[in-house]
This record gives sequence, C-alpha cells and structure tokens, in this order.
Amino acid sequence: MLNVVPTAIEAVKVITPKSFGDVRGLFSETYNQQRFFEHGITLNFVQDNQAFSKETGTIRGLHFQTPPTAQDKLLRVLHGSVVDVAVDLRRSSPTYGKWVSEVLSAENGKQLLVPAGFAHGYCTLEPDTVVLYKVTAYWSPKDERGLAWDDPDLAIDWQVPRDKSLLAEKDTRWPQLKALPTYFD
Ligand SMILES: Cc1cn([C@H]2C[C@H](O)[C@@H](COP(=O)(O)OP(=O)(O)O[C@H]3O[C@@H](C)C(=O)[C@@H](O)[C@H]3O)O2)c(=O)[nH]c1=O
Repeated sequence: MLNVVPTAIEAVKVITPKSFGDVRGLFSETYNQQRFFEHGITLNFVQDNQAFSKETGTIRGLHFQTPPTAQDKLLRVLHGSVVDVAVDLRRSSPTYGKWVSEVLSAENGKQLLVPAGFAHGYCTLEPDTVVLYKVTAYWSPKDERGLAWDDPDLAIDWQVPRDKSLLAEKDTRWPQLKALPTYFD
C-alpha cells in the first residue's frame, strides 16, 4: 500500500502510495498515519502548505527552520513536476554537505520525506506546477534560514539552464555552506 525507498542519504525517503485506477481515473491515500507509522515514520504533521509556480525553472530554496521549530517535510506534486532537493546539514552525519534529488510529478505520485536537519528546495520542470507539503512544525519567520541554491561546493543540478531560472530576491542572498553556522548536531 505504501512503497518506501531510502535515497542515497538514508534519512531522505521516496514514498509512493498505491494508486487505484478505474474507468473514472485514479484514487490513492496520499497520507495515512497508521501506514506511515508501520514504516517507522512516526511524525506529527501540523501544517499543510501549497505553492503554485507559474514558470518552468522557478527555484524555491534552499530553506530550513532552525530548532526548536525545525521541520520535517513531506512533499508531493499535484500538477506539473519538480526536481526536489535535500541537503544534509547534520554536522555529525557522514553525508554532511551532500545532497540528493528526486523528480516528483503529478504523474509519478512520488513523495519526498525531507527530515529536520536538511535544507530543502525545488525547481519546477513544467509551467503551472503545484507543490503540496506537510510539515511537523508551524511556520516561524524568526527561525527561517537558507543556503545558497548555487553554492559551487554543492553544485546542485537543478535540471534547467541557469539563465532560465526564476527566484525570489530573498533566495539570491543566502550564505554558502562553508559560511553556515552549525544548527544541527
Ligand atoms: C513558509 C510560509 C510562508 N508563508 C508566507 C510568507 C510569505 O508572505 C509567503 C511566501 O513565503 P516564502 O517566500 O517563504 O515561500 P517559499 O519560498 O515557497 O517557502 C518555502 O520554500 C520551500 C522550498 C520550503 O522548503 C518551505 O519550507 C518554505 O520555506 O507565504 C506563510 O504564511 N506560511 C508559511 O509556512
């Protein structure tokens, strides 16, 4: 009913709920707390966020909230597609500073679980893309931080040409990883 596959960074998981098709179309349980618990994902989601991006190449990120409001995020796409990226910021992790990515689309129904301790961002691969995600802590503007999307030490492949990318002004000013304080042990 629920397919859970770890990425190259174990804590980041690709989750695919079973989809039932019939003459009308499709049905799937996009979140079922009991099934997630059966897979050891015992998170308490408290807020859902939805973001619509008009243009292909819209990059949002890389974002995170610091403790005590650090957020686990469970992302999926309702329309269009994105490349979704998680960067490990856990200092004692063997994969500190490494990133993983996964293409999430309305069609593939994949979800990405990005735990607290990671910076998160995505780039739209189609116009009119809608991303929906659950988070385990409420929005806390004072705890919001970011990491430079174009940090050369990360060299994230956003899958769209750099000159086609569209960012909010605030996302052009985040520090690079080497200048980032330690927020997560
Ligand atoms: C994140 C957030 C924003 N807002 C408001 C603030 C602002 O006026 C408007 C847009 O906010 P932002 O520019 O921060 O939206 P956005 O850049 O899409 O922020 C999101 O990016 C992705 C990559 C994440 O991982 C999320 O955690 C979140 O940081 O929505 C809320 O009301 N609640 C929230 O939880």
